[in-house]
Amino acid sequence: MEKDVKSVSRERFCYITRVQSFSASHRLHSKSLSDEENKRIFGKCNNPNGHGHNYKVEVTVQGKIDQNTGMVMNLTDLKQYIEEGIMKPLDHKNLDLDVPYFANTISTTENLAVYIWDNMIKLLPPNMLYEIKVHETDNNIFVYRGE
Ligand SMILES: Nc1nc2c(c(=O)[nH]1)N=C([C@H](O)[C@H](O)COP(=O)(O)OP(=O)(O)OP(=O)(O)O)CN2
Ligand SMILES: [Zn+2]
Repeated sequence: MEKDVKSVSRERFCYITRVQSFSASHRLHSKSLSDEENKRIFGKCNNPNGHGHNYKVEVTVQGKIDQNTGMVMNLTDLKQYIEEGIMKPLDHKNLDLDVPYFANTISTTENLAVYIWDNMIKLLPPNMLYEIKVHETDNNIFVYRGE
């Protein structure tokens, strides 16, 4: 008798994404460059008083769908990880003055995506973090996958 395909269920691999917005200010400035070089390279973003963004972060995790829960990960848990790894350290902060990581790292969105990845990888179960995507503006989107 032919095997009932339905009864032989294989484990499915799935990607789930949680989106979280936060507001922060920053200034693009390198301590290893002169004021003139900073102004030339970063333009208006080098304004000494800084500027703000309403960042939007997409955290994507990966994994097999658990046969008992039907979930890759409970989004309630992912929400808590995001609260700990993103909202607490970054929301309503000045990245350069309030976040030690950016004391000597230029607060570009590339570096922000790396910072968020490094925070989330410590909180999530092993091998589940797939991608961090950061929207700095409607037009500027940055993706980091741990490379
Ligand atoms: N490679 C990068 N370039 C720039 C970054 C960055 O993080 N990585 N960041 C900035 C500034 O932070 C700036 O605030 C954003 O630049 P810009 O595109 O000029 O933003 P606007 O305010 O003009 O808004 P748009 O919607 O993008 O026009 C600059 N470069
Ligand atoms: Zn900016």
